[in-house]
Amino acid sequence: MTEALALARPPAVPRHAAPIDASPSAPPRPAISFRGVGKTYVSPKGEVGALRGVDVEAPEGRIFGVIGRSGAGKSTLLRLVNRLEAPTTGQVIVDGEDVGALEGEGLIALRRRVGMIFQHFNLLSAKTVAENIALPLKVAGWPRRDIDARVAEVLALVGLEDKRDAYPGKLSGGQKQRVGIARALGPRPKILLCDEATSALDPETTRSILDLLRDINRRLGITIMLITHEMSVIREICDEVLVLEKGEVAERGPVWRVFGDPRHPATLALLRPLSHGLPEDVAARVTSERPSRGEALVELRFTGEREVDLAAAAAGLGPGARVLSAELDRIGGHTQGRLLAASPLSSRLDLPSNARVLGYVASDD
Ligand SMILES: Nc1ncnc2c1ncn2[C@@H]1O[C@H](COP(=O)(O)OP(=O)(O)OP(=O)(O)O)[C@@H](O)[C@H]1O
Repeated sequence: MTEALALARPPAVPRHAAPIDASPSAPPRPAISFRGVGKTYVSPKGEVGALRGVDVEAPEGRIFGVIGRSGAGKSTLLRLVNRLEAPTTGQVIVDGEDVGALEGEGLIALRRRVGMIFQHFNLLSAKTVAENIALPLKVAGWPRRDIDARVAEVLALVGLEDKRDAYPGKLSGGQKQRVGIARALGPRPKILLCDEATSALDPETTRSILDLLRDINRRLGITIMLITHEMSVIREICDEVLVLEKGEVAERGPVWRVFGDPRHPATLALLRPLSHGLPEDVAARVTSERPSRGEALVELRFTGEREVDLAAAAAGLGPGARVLSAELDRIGGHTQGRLLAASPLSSRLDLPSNARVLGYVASDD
């Protein structure tokens, strides 16, 4: 079956995917393992410690997202996987092989198994779409007939059959990225690295490229590792997320858990733009000291429940509790979010285990 057909019709047995819904007791094997990885750049200005003791794994067949502030080390981590950079310390194991030790033929073989797409597409403007896609196959020594067949297959896969002979200059940003994806998929990689792949695209095109990436991941079983500064990209398609901060692992885990219950200040800072605050009049009266009259400001967090009954949750905060704001989202079938409420200090606070008192709201009279 061609991959184009595979996309149109899910195969009965995944081709080389770990089961997506594997039980927690049987996690998929890692496609990529970073073991005590450190990376120090030496520049004329001195040494820069870009990564420090990173121990993390990207599970096979999943979409693994990396976020972090500017300079956190995201690009460096990604570029270690296909050996565009070599680690200074530690090991990077890709598909069971220590890539730090590879040279010559071994390195070429690695880069065939690890495709990459870029923010600015990196297409050759003097070559047609088909020639751009064919290039890595030519370099790899594929026979002409096989190249033609494969180019047709991957063009169908990304929905660009009619752009075969177009030049990149005539394509939209989204179409260029589709060509970039087709070119990366040509040599049948097991891993796809995405370097800010949607950062140059408008929101609608971003969505269609993310849909395509998810399709490729789900139906072909290709492991995807992506770096982005867009939190919404992580939320949209990633299964697992790693938060990097100053070259170190701040936090990692399933997206629904890390976004639903962020623990590290770096994660909280990155998520802040996605969250809503208190109503202004209440915010103006919040205090950390318990006032003689007023309310307790209570936060209830939901981190992965299947169903949430907001009315019952608010009622559980005691008589007179009022809901100030509620944000709920469902990611991968898990509900995550929070409810902020104010409970009168006069009533006895008997809080459930997912609640905590953030502060107090002084009475306004
Ligand atoms: N080739 C290089 N030579 C010297 N320093 C470098 C080099 N590449 C990256 N760095 C430094 O390493 C650190 C991590 O950079 P990196 O590009 O991996 O971070 P990033 O999280 O991808 O940042 P951004 O989101 O801004 O792209 C930064 O301090 C950066 O200036």
